[in-house]
Amino acid sequence: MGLMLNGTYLAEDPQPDSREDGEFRRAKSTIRNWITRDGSAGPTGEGGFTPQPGRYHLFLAWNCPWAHRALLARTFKELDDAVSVSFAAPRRTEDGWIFEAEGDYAEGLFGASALHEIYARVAPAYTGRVTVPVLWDRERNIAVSNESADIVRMFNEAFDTGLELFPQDQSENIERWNSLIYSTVNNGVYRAGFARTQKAYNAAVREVFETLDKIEDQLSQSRYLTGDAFTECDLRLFPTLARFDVAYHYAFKCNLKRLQDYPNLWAYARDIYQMPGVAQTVRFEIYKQGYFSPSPLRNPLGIVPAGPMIDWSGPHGRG
Ligand SMILES: N[C@@H](CCC(=O)N[C@@H](CS)C(=O)NCC(=O)O)C(=O)O
Repeated sequence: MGLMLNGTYLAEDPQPDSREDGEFRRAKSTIRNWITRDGSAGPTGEGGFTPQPGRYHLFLAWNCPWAHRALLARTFKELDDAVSVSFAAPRRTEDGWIFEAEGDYAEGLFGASALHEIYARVAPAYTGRVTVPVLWDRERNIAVSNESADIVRMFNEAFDTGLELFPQDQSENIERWNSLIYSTVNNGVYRAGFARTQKAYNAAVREVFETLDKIEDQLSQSRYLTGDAFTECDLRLFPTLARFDVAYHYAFKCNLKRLQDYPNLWAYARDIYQMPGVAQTVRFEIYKQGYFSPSPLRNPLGIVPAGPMIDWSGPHGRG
């Protein structure tokens, strides 16, 4: 996808993510402010963002796993009424993420037709990638954050409602799972799918399955990754699991096993899917459309496979 350079959207990124060594590197997020309980500055960025209901808006896309994290945090923190959302159309275009004039993919705040118009409001000379999710402050009319990990953490810390996703007595355990899962699974599937050499692909795909094997083992001993309670690291794993068999297995060549071949992991994924509100954050058909959309390197003709047929609603037998 493209990039904004000094406020202008370029359809072709002059510095693509995959470099000479064929390895995919994800660009760092650029907008890193935090909503905090008292409006003081968070770990990064500036202060001034207090947790009032109705003040914030999320720009998302159904197919994006990072946007899915933010949507799940909104669900688990029971913020559906407090934080509004708009969804970009789930397909690649020359203009990056776009919105439609009306319907499910309309943009309600500014009537923008592309996400780069929102980024141009962040700063007229904005330079960086034009990614979802973006958390927007309606009151000050500025972006709070475009980093999904921060959005999950700040929703948990700033809002009293819903589930506690980061219990202090599990913080180290959660951070350990987060860092392993981010590099080898959440981003690992992209490192496999976007690799431009056999060597880079081999390394990435091996790591994906090494970590899934480790998780399978953990889930034979505990209901969730850190014990009996669902926490932030489970939330961050779920978007990758939801896309695994319908998209990554085939489109990103992560095909040593399917999610369904792991008895504990597959039951755990269904356990999460069946938690209140989670199924409403999932769109399997859209994942397929998104990951199999025309791409000169991965799917030149843009043909979307018919299967697989997967039943996520069967009994999970956990807990
Ligand atoms: N660090 C970001 C990454 C977000 C990200 O890469 N989103 C993808 C969609 S899955 C995107 O918008 N890509 C557009 C682009 O890179 O041009 C986060 O986790 O919030």
